[in-house]
Amino acid sequence: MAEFFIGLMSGTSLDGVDGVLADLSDGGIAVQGYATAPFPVGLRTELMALNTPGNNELHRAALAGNGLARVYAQVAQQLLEDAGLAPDDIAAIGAHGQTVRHRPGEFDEVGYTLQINNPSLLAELTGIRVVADFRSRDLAAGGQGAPLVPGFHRALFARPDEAVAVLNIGGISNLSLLPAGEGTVLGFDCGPGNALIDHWCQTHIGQPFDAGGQWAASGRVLPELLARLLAEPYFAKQPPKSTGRDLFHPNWLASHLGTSEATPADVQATLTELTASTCAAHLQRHGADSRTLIVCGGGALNQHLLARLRALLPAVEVVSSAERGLPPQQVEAAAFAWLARATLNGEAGNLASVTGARGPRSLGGIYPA
Ligand SMILES: Nc1ncnc2c1ncn2[C@@H]1O[C@H](COP(=O)(O)OP(=O)(O)OP(=O)(O)O)[C@@H](O)[C@H]1O
Ligand SMILES: CC(=O)N[C@H]1[C@@H]2OC[C@@H](O2)[C@@H](O)[C@@H]1O[C@H](C)C(=O)O
Repeated sequence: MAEFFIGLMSGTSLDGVDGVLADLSDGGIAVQGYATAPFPVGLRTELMALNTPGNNELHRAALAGNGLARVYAQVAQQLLEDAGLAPDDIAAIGAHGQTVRHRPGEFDEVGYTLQINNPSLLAELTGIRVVADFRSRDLAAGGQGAPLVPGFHRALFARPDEAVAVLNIGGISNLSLLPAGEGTVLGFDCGPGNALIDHWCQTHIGQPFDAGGQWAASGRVLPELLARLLAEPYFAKQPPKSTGRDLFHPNWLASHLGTSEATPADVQATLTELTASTCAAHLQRHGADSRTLIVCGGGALNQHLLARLRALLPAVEVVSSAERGLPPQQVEAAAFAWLARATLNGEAGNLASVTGARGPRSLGGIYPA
């Protein structure tokens, strides 16, 4: 019998909400529907603003959580409608929330990670049980709270006979290293994915992202700027590690730009090269036995970025996740459906080998329908 879950992801690129409906019966992963909704402009602006300290944040974060839950509910309802299902048919929604701060292990050794959300409102609006706040328990257990998708990547993409790497390029990029057979899975954030690329596009050509990477392809990589950006200590840090907009924000970029004669297109080419080269370097450093790199997240639609990855990794076959059964925009949302099921079953969602937590933990809170 089918066991339907909905996964809802709104990631660090802040482009909106991706949702999938998946049948996860018997440990399988069969995605049956996909829906997406952009954020209303005001909500997007507020979520972006909440990434940095500001006035009256508690009040604003609470209202943004309500706004986010409403968009989540719309996406969930769209999935139900498309599939001809009723709320009672769904075991649970896994709702990631919107990360606005991510400071694991800082300040008091536990630190915090904050995903704005209102899971109670989402349960009320949909009539479906909600699982939310997936990251905090891993932090409480000494972990990074991220990345959480490697377990799902293993369930979906691992091969018994060859090591496989999976690269998610969202606002931030993260890599999962899946050894052949039963070996230990590694995973970590590599650094910026699309966050700075999107920022530069919006600022200079008024577009939310660089479609296909065409603008970047028209520029020249600036070696000195690239070297300054690559000097960021995060890139050389040993895992476990995770990052976010807390570090890779527009001011970080501005502080490295200097006053050269660079054209905006050259900076765009350099930012794209930064994403490609940091991802490639992390693969070479930690997963050199992988001959296949499966790319997912919206960055998989950036053809120029994929071409740069292929050039930097000549011995690796770089493929979109679409070629391995799941379109790039659906992978993370499917992961949160899968993580919700793990929580309901009392199973661990984290991999301690990835996050550095003291052990496997069942993640999140359950909000009844
Ligand atoms: N056609 C395209 N060409 C180039 N880039 C694209 C295209 N479509 C989407 N993108 C990029 O993908 C981003 C969205 O990716 P995705 O939805 O995977 O991110 P996310 O879920 O917010 O991130 P994260 O993985 O950090 O949580 C957009 O902001 C844009 O930069
Ligand atoms: C704190 C947070 O929201 N982290 C996200 C972000 O977006 C990509 C990367 O940084 C990854 O670490 C994580 O998301 C994915 C879904 C994860 O947890 O695996």
